[in-house]
Amino acid sequence: MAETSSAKIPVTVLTGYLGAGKTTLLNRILSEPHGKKFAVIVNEFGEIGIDNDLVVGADEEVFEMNNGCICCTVRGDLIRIIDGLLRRKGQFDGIIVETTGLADPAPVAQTFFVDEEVQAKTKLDAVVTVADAKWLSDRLKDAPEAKNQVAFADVILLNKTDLVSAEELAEVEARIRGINPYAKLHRTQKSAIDVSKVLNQGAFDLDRILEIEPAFLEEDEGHHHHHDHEHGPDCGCGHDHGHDHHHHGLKAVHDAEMQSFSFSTEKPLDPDKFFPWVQDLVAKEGPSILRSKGILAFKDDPDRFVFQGVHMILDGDHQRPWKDGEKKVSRIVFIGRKLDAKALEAGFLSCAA
Ligand SMILES: Nc1nc2c(ncn2[C@@H]2O[C@H](COP(=O)(O)OP(=O)(O)OP(=O)(O)O)[C@@H](O)[C@H]2O)c(=O)[nH]1
Repeated sequence: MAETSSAKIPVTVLTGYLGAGKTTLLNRILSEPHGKKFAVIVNEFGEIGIDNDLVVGADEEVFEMNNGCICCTVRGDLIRIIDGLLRRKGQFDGIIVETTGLADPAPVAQTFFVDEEVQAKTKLDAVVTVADAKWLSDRLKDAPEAKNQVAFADVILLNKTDLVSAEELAEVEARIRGINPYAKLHRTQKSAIDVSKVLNQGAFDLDRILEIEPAFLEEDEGHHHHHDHEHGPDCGCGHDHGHDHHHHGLKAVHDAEMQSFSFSTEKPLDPDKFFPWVQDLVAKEGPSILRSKGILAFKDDPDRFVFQGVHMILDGDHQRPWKDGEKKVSRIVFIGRKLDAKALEAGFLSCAA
């Protein structure tokens, strides 16, 4: 191998369950005056690109993979994007990959070991997992990905400490330590952390990963083995994609099926209809709606409104003015289990001004 490891471009994989605070962390990293340039790759569950629109920094190029999970087919996508980036070497100092909250980080991390070209030119610096202090304990019970995200982490941000009591925080930290005693753990709010604790960690430890997942380096298109759940027939991510990656409602093979529905409308929305509707919706359906988010165009509002929900906790803010010529489309996505797509769509569309 011609290249020394110092010439390799460091790759940071940001993972963490739905709504834990990954994008918040990514935006912090990108906003920091570090003078570095990053290539950002985001991967979404669901078909309307919202995540890439929530990433700050006009300077950064954001590459989007929205074919569901990073696994068998999408890993090809990741390799293709990275190959493209490598041809323009020198233009950036690092690569940051933000995975969907439903991704098992193993296939993502594998990419940096199994593909020769990628392996020669990049090094996986660290898997950084954002853990939601409020919801992680619940997800450890019903979502194998959440556990794998913790197990694979080199650095863990135990985030949203403002939403739990000191006892709850200690409890969830103990659960994390039970799964992964090795990672550096930082307690955070709004993913606030010194960037030096996240980037250039030189932390990814292949030996430790091989202990957790002995088949890690086997180049088998993602048929790696989990300890704790049955994996899907086609890939290791646990999601049953069927044959169409663009359809609504990707399914999970474990416990209950995970779905994603997104809707959009060009009609301006009435905030006085939208907020009561969405508040009532998550109050009633919060347990099954794991994640909601949207970019909304309100009537007579020059700014884009970003709306965010994690279960029944809602958040929202104006993002930036709609640009000249930018189509004012409102987009919203719901990720969860046992969702009533028709009712969601009808409800959303009824918020038109
Ligand atoms: N109360 C509280 N809310 C937070 C904190 N960190 C992030 N949030 C909010 O949680 C929501 C989700 O944050 P994101 O950064 O979008 O989470 P994510 O992990 O990127 O979400 P997905 O990509 O959809 O999986 C947003 O409304 C954030 O403002 C925190 O420390 N405390």
